Amino acid sequence: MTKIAVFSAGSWGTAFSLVLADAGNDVSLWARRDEVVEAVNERRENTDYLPGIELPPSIRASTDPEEVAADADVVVLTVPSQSLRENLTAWAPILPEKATLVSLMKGVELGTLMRMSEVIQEVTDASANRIAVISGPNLAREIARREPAASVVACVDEERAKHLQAITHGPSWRPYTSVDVLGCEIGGAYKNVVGLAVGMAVGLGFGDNTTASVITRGLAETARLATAQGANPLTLMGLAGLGDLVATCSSPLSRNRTFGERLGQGMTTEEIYASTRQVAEGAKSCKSLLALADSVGVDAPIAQAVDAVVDGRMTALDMMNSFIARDTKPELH
Ligand SMILES: NC(=O)C1=CN([C@@H]2O[C@H](COP(=O)(O)OP(=O)(O)OC[C@H]3O[C@@H](n4cnc5c(N)ncnc54)[C@H](OP(=O)(O)O)[C@@H]3O)[C@@H](O)[C@H]2O)C=CC1
Ligand SMILES: O=C(CO)COP(=O)(O)O
Repeated sequence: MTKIAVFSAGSWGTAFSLVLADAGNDVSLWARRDEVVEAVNERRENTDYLPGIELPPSIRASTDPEEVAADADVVVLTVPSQSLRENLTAWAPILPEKATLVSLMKGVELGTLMRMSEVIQEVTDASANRIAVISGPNLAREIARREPAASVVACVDEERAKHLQAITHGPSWRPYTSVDVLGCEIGGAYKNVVGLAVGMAVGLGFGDNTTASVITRGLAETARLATAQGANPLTLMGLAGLGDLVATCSSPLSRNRTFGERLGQGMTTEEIYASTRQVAEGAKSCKSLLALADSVGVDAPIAQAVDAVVDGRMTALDMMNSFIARDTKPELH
């Protein structure tokens, strides 16, 4: 039995623990609050993040990172992306030396413009072939209900990706492998920004022509940024690109789309933050993605417009109109 440590017990950490348990692994789950540990261990339910979903005994929770990490073959990281560096700096000394480090996070660090795998590499000193990324159309609640879904396990070390694939493949979750870590991470981070834009369109009452236009232009924008940095264009056509973009932009379960919808209905960013504890990673990573695009000379009109609405510099309606009215290069359709 493979021992897997999951940091932390939010929506995706808990749902992915179920995937891991279903695939026959022994899972220890870190939560930062005692009440979450108590709910998981005693009531077998994460009432805060996945109410109504029964958790099997092979998932044990603790607030003690050392206890969670002890003897782990695989360490899965799923805290909000802007908090990864601070948390991982504290955890790095207690992580088993040979463990595979897996990022489930979809964001780019503010300031450094690093992808999550790059933050992991810098903080832990692990070599790139020990670090993997899992990304795809995986809305936590649907995964927890065991609705069939697929995803991508990416690692520059193909053998490690295949090993992870073998130990995570379960009855309702199918992982594919890739060596394109960069493409998967940019796909995962950028779809959150596009999800915000689509949410705004929905909040404004616009229909499917508008959302399809934003999704398609969003995919082009994502692919431009990823390939300019060396990603394989096919990655963006796959589960970690188009797949995740479609899931996020279509689903009321998406926190990014919901955040955008509220902006479209006229709420401010501050009002939305005050109304929920869950993260909308796109609102946090938009500036990093814009700076990344700028650094490689790539045009990012949707990210620019989303950033302006999130910051309150533009209304959602003006954003939609500016996106449509804007001159685009004819070859970029
Ligand atoms: N939910 C989903 O469907 C999917 C999410 N992801 C990605 O997974 C990552 C985590 O998202 P998700 O699980 O949904 O987020 P949630 O908001 O559901 O959970 C966040 C978790 O992180 C903890 N947390 C929050 N802030 C901090 C902090 N500063 N330091 C340490 N722990 C913290 C929370 O603890 P507490 O409860 O104590 O606040 C909670 O356990 C994101 O990058 C997201 O993009 C990827 C695929 C699917
Ligand atoms: O990444 C996700 C689905 O793959 C979850 O999207 P949200 O963070 O928008 O809820």
